Amino acid sequence: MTGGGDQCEIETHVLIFPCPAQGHVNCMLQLAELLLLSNIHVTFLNTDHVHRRLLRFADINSRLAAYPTLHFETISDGIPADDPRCGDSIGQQIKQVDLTALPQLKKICMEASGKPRFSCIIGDGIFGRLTNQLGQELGIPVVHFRTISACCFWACFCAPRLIESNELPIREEEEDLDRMITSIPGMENLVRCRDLPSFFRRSHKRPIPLESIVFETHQSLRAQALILNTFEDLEGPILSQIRNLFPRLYTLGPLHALLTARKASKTASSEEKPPPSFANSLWEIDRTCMTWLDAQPPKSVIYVSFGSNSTMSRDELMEIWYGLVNSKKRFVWVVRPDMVAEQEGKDLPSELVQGTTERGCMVGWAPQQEVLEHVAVGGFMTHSGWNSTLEGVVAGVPMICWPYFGDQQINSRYVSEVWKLGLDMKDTCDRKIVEKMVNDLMVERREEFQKSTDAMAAGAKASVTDGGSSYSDFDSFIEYLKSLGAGSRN
Ligand SMILES: O=c1ccn([C@@H]2O[C@H](COP(=O)(O)OP(=O)(O)O[C@H]3O[C@H](CO)[C@@H](O)[C@H](O)[C@H]3O)[C@@H](O)[C@H]2O)c(=O)[nH]1
Ligand SMILES: C[C@H]1CC[C@@H]2C(C(=O)O)=CO[C@@H](O)[C@@H]21
Repeated sequence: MTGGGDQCEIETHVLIFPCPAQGHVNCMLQLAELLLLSNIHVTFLNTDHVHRRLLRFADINSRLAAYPTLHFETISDGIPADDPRCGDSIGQQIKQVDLTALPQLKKICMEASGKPRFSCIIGDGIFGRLTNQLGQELGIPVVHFRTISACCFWACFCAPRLIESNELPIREEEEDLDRMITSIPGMENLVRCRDLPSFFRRSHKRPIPLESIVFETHQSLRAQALILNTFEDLEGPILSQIRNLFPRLYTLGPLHALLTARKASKTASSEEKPPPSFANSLWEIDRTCMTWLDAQPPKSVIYVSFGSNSTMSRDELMEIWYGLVNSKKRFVWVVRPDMVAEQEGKDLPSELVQGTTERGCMVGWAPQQEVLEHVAVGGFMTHSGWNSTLEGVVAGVPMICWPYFGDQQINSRYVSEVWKLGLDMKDTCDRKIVEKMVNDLMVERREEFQKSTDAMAAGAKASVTDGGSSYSDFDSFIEYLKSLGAGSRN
């Protein structure tokens, strides 16, 4: 599928290095495939743990067969091999990689002859300092890819401004949580304290301290360029603010849709068959939900999934479960093996068992993009992880947002109050609220939401089509990378 191209194209060789989490690896593998389709050589670097899981669940070998100029390398994450690395440990994993990766990275970046192997390093923005140091010591240009929303990136960048204007710290009383934030340019009077990324709240789950997040975010000022997985129609006002400080900003999202579009256009003009879509999953995909969905009426099912890191108590699980069953709507629910803190406890109440048997399908991990695109799906209860949010936007599926940590809090606020694509269930977990929101989304306010989600889905698809903002930003990014490739040989 790739290969060919002139000498310059083959020698433009980039290293891609994601944070070892599903949501980061996923979109970075999508970027890698887009670069490969543009005849750029890619080495994808994972931790040993992530790579082992991709080998088990993500058809890596067929990907390698489709792309001869793709290579994988691995480093240790500095954590004992038998550590389960479950959901909440991502902050610890990031810290350990940050502390231990540099010598391993330097070794991978240098050929035996002492010449740099790569014309560019595309590093996860959460490892801003680490990748900047690597590039500086080896003389290799560095581009940061921050895999969160632009609104979250900008809120984290502006944290010092919030402190100067005495909008931080947040007192944890209810009325303070509802206090409106006024000093983030382009975001005035849109977010309350409770809608800021969870790093800003002392009492909330904070995988990483605010100071570290702010420091890493500011490190992107020292990178040669910044990539964000978003598009103009979605986050234009915030992107304008970011561009004032990051002149070389590439907005390439929704990446999963850009990849689909680029694959189709690349093979439309030739007899070549496009490579298959590859799963990027770190869990075993259970496809039984697709067969179940095929038997359901159109837009009758709410899909429920809280991503790869969220965990919940057994009581929270029961509140969500009762709310779904009592709504009388059909549901597909992803209950990851490591999602519930307390393991199996008391016997399940008969009404839950009966309601789930009649109207539900539960799996440990689903083919999410396919599920969201399925005709039977009419709603999405999500944790508002950024990839899930973009997948819901492209599929045109209204959302109920129950954020857990990180960027999810501000994403859920934008989905409900700015983009009007659904409802925000932040900071509650009550079966009555779940039941009411499911019925509002799927019945009472269905037309209202479908109208706005259809419009935003059209905007997303336009952005990744020839002439669209993300399509043309990607062309510019390829040109930039190839200029670095040429430069690395002189
Ligand atoms: O059953 C499932 C559930 C999820 N997914 C996929 O897994 C990805 C999950 O990514 P995301 O929705 O971004 O959530 P997280 O895995 O939680 O991602 C982490 O990384 C994201 C990107 O930085 C952040 O936005 C999130 O807050 C953070 O938790 C998506 O592409 C889904 O399609 C599946 O394929 N099957
Ligand atoms: C666990 C979270 C800490 C930082 C990462 C992140 C980011 O700011 O890049 C967002 O959500 C999570 O993926 C990570």
